[in-house]
Amino acid sequence: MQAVKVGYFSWIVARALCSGRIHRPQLVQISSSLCAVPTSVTQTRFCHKTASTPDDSTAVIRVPLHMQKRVETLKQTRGKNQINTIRAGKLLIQSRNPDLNQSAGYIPGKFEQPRLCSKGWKHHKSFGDYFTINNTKSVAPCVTANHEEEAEQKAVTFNKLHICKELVQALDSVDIKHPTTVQLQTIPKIMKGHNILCAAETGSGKTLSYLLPIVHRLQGDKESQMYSSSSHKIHALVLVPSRELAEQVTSVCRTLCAPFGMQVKNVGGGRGVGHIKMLFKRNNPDILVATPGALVKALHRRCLDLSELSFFVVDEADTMFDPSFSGMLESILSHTNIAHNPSQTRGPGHRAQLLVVGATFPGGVGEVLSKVTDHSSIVVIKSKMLHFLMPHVKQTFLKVKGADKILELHQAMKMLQQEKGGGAVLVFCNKSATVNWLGYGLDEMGVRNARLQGEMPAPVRAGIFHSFQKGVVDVLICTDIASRGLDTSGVRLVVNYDFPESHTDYIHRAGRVGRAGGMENGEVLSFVTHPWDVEQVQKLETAARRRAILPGMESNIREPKPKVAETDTGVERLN
Ligand SMILES: Nc1ncnc2c1ncn2[C@@H]1O[C@H](COP(=O)(O)OP(=O)(O)OP(=O)(O)O)[C@@H](O)[C@H]1O
Repeated sequence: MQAVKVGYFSWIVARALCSGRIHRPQLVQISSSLCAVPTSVTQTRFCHKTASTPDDSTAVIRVPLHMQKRVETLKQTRGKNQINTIRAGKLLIQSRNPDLNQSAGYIPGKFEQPRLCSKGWKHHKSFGDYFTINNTKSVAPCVTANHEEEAEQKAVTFNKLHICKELVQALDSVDIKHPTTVQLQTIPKIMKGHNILCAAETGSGKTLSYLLPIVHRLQGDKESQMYSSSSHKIHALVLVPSRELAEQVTSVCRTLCAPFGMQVKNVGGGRGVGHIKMLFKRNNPDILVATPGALVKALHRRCLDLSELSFFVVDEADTMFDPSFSGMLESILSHTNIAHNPSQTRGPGHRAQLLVVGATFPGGVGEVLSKVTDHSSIVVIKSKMLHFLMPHVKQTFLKVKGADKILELHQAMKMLQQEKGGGAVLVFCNKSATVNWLGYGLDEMGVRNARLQGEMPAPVRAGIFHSFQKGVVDVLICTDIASRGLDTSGVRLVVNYDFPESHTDYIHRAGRVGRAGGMENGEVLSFVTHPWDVEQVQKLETAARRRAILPGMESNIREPKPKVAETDTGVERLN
């Protein structure tokens, strides 16, 4: 048993003794380990005589052994839970409270619960708190995997993928020399005539991974006069969810097709039927890039014939298989003839190869695919970083009041200018009205900006993204229509002015920085305001600390179900 002097406590007890509430003339001493023991009279049953006179200022409380043991156990358990996650070296998680930092070299154990910086963020007192997920790599993994070999002269070039020399030269002229990991895996499969489902992280070069083999094959067919008799028909169709993306893919495609004199056309929504009819009046292009709404209109009016199609690409597939588009997609698919195996993709009466591409995948992909082709005919190419937070992009989360967001945004832009010498900024809002409001707010602060949202009339909307890409304006405020597929290589800072509604949206928005061949040191800044935002942030923080796939996205790619386990290269064969 332990004992310690406590003057004030003993004074109270002495008074109680004098007043006759405690009948034993004893003074009290209490255990050091039980300072929090309530000072009730019942404690006196552990009292033991230590002083003989009532004037003495000390008293004793004897603490039973079982209580002392319990306190010791509690102390030990508390110590155990305070896991030291900070080691020497670089930090992965950097918080305002240094106790919650986590080293880049530390990964919590399977059953260990990470201590989150955002744990108390639902409380109003947490406004002003922040934490950062630091980048642990300087370049995108999809680039380094092949480029690391560069020093040893082992890096694969596009020549080795049997791409024709005109295309290799065209890539060389824009300083693209080595394929990214997804291109390395996808191009040979498409060349062999497989239907593919390509799932790879944002900015990994998926557009070239399907356009290169398509253009290569079509120019080969053209040279061998395979389709001279049917020159009025479309040979490749690329379906994308937005007009801006259609314009972007068309532009890349035109650059690749230029040496072969192949024609590329683009049909996007927002224009009348007259425009669509005019577009296809004279002749049909070799490659058509379209949005679903416009294409359905064209098909209903019999402006197009897809019977000679060699390739059917569905880009940003998760959006296209979304209920808002899936009806149109099914209607388009019904006009095509999809191959069931590579042998059907060649010769007279050939069928189209189906190429499904995306950076995030919904659960329903398999269901729609099964209506047009046999699951067993699809080769799934899945990158290792799919559905992970990007390790080469710094991501900061700031708990901030709604009213202060515009000031924080202004401050972030100023810091970008001062610390990094500027760069383009992409600001995401959840609603069109917020885009407009914020645009006016920044105008008043003297920040030049452009706005892009879905409720704009088509003529106003046209060209806005292009002028941002060209660097005419440095700040673009937009809704999620700019988060899918658009190439923003000049962007240095992405700001989630409104926190995205899903992890999928977060991945796509954040994916506008850190792209292959784009600016290094890209950053994402997210404003966290509402309790439901906090829940999302806590899941993101947990995934970052554990280096795990974002929750809820683990099983998405498992449809259609693979029949053969994943190989070392990350390629799954389904038959
Ligand atoms: N092999 C390569 N080496 C360097 N840069 C490349 C390479 N392939 C493509 N790029 C560049 O990478 C950028 C991103 O490419 P792309 O838009 O195709 O990515 P993505 O995977 O389709 O992204 P998202 O999922 O956002 O649509 C483009 O600027 C492109 O020019």
